[in-house]
Amino acid sequence: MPAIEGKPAQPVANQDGEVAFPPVTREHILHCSYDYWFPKYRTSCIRSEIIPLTPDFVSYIHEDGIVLADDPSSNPNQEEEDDDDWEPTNPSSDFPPPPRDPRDESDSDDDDEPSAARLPPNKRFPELHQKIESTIAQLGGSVAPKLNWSSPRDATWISRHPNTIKCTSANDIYILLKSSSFISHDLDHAFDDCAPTSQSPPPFQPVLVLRSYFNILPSLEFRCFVKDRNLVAITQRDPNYYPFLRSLRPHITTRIRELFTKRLKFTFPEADFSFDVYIPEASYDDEVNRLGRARLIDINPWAPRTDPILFGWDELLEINVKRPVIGGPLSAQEEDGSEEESESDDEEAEEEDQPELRLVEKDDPAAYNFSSPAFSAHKLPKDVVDASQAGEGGGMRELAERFREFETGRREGAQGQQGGQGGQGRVEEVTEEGEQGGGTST
Ligand SMILES: Nc1ncnc2c1ncn2[C@@H]1O[C@H](COP(=O)(O)OP(=O)(O)OP(=O)(O)O)[C@@H](O)[C@H]1O
Ligand SMILES: [Mg+2]
Repeated sequence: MPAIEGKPAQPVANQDGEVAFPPVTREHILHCSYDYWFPKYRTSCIRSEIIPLTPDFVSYIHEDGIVLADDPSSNPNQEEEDDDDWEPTNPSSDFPPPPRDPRDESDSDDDDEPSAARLPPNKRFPELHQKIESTIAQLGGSVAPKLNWSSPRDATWISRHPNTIKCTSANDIYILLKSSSFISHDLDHAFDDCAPTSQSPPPFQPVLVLRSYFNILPSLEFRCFVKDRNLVAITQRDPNYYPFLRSLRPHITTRIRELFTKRLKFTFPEADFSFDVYIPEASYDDEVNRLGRARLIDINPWAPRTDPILFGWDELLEINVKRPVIGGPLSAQEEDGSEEESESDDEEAEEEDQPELRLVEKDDPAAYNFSSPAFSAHKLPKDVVDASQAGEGGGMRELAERFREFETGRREGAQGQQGGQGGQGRVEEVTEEGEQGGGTST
């Protein structure tokens, strides 16, 4: 049994005597990439497919302007669109490119040149485009996309499905990915601030992750922190106050501990990390099993880039783990992706400290302010404002219109959420273990 690699060095005090982060390695970041861990834990996850991305797709994401596919499957609302008001430079595009800055001479001679950048995705990378379309269909017709680490949560204002990352076509995905700073970060800055490695650095393969979309209840999403292979802290992920969570406290901790001890504790190659879960409701009538099994949504680095939400990183770094597990066994089967449970898991869980579960309390200053959204969604991006003021571009007007609709929907949605659990996110909408585990595609 190989020793578990990747244990970050212990935190050290900085010059001011404060606890500082241990160095974050490239390997640690790669272990938190969806394509690394999903095959190991897929039966505890939302049904997902992983699609390796090609260099031309990555270039497409990086480019200014949004050229969309012009095949019928990607334009479900094409017949509803009215583009009489403007003449797009590329008839395949739903949106015009941003206005050209006359001071920028670098691309001034490109106007008449045929360019791959102007081809719609279905002609520029047809196989990948088709793969995305067919995977959406295979996953039930709507998906939640992300790259290796991040979802485009900061770009939902532009979506056809406002205030969500729901996508029902490849074009929906392209718009979200191209509009998201979080996605750009995955592609360009994932390894910033990593400690230099002496060996040749492991390669990075950008991937598109498509997860079967369901109406998730934000109140039942939690972020968990693991230190020295011990579950030390759990925080509510959505920063709203939900009164009903108080009575669910023991059930939440139990469900998360089950997932951790049976699946992650000894098999994840890092001793310190964070993971996100969704715990669907089981039954309102069942007092013992109020919640269903916890589903693994994501694994995040033990690093400043992971939001500790209701905790502070200084608190987490200073937690003293009574029974640290340094290193640990990885069985051959587990490395192969099979997921056997250890018979001693339950006993070990008994002996461990209880993780602290932190919920948003009534009148908590940390609670979400309904009048100020989490990201920059309350502001129109400067490009959109500039372009809409510069002329009568119908595409930009549409963006602004979408934004206004989003704003209205967000306010109404937020007010609705204050009432409690609502009727969404029921267990049947989540992957059933072993039945729809999904897999990777290459
Ligand atoms: N399959 C799904 N269906 C519907 N919504 C989903 C699905 N998967 C994730 N979400 C929603 O998207 C949110 C973000 O997903 P995820 O945690 O994977 O993104 P992230 O970019 O890694 O977030 P963070 O930066 O907080 O780590 C989740 O909190 C959840 O609300
Ligand atoms: Mg994450």
